[in-house]
Amino acid sequence: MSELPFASTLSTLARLVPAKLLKPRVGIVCGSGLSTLASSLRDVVEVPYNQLEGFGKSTVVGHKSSLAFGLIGPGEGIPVVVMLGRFHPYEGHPLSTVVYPIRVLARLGVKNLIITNASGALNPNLAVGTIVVIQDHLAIPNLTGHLNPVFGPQLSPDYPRFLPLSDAYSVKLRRLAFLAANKLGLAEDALAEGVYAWVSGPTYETPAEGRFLRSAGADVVGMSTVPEVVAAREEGMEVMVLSLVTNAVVIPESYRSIKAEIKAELAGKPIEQAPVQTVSHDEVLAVGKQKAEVMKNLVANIIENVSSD
Ligand SMILES: O=P(O)(O)O[C@H]1O[C@H](CO)[C@@H](O)[C@H]1O
Ligand SMILES: Nc1nc2[nH]cnc2c(=O)[nH]1
Repeated sequence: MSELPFASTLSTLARLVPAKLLKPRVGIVCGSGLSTLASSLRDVVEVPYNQLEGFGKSTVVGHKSSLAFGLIGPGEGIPVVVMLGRFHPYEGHPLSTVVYPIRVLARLGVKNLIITNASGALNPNLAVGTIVVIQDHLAIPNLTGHLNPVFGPQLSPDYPRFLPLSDAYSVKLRRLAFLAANKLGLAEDALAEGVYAWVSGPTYETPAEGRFLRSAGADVVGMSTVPEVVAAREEGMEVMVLSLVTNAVVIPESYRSIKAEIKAELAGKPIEQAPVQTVSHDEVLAVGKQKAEVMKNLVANIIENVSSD
């Protein structure tokens, strides 16, 4: 794995990004429809992924394909780097590519990483628009069809072979999220806590899969994030995840029975059926757009407080 092209990527960045921006304190990964998180940055320099060796191309609508460097907050400002677009395994990227930008951020000196994503709610108490501060994840290899970004030869003998993940989600950063919500005067239920289930996608869940994931203890489900968290932990970063609930995963109490319907129809007493609810990526992006401002303010506030530690 030592063939990863860090030297080339880092020298391109050193050539294109002014020195004052090149040592970012915080990294941010933008989820589907959440690229506007970068709009609070000033003195922005954007480097398209296609200029960076080792980076793939983000092909999903709602994801750009560049790294934005800039300053945030009052005074001189805090240097931050924003991934405008991530890579998902379902796009055909190997896991090593999915997490390569995270490893580059680590080599730029990023110690605190804020990952965002769009997710479907499995927990019926989580309304669309809620931001869930992730406290744990569920990524069972057979569910994802993928293994683990730290599977295979180790990138460095300094990294642990058996990476513990019981403390994957930084308590320090999660506390800052709730303090930021309080400072911004967000409603009590605007920010919740929960467990993220990682699935490969790109199909959304069947009702049986939704029920299974809920019964396994997950609150929200999505197709990203977990590989990034694992790689970031291997790189020694503190990580937090803000997951925006963009839709509810429909878990009916019982299945519609065609057998019963035909029987009732033949007996002249047809049963009314509610239409099946489905989710679309357009819906996911629309909620991202609606909540962009709140997410942006939350992230900016967290960054200002991270940087003072
Ligand atoms: O996790 P992000 O990249 O926010 O995107 C989420 O939204 C897409 C599905 O609508 C999937 O890619 C899912 O993972
Ligand atoms: N797997 C999955 N990913 C999502 N991303 C946004 N909504 C969803 C969802 O319902 N399921």
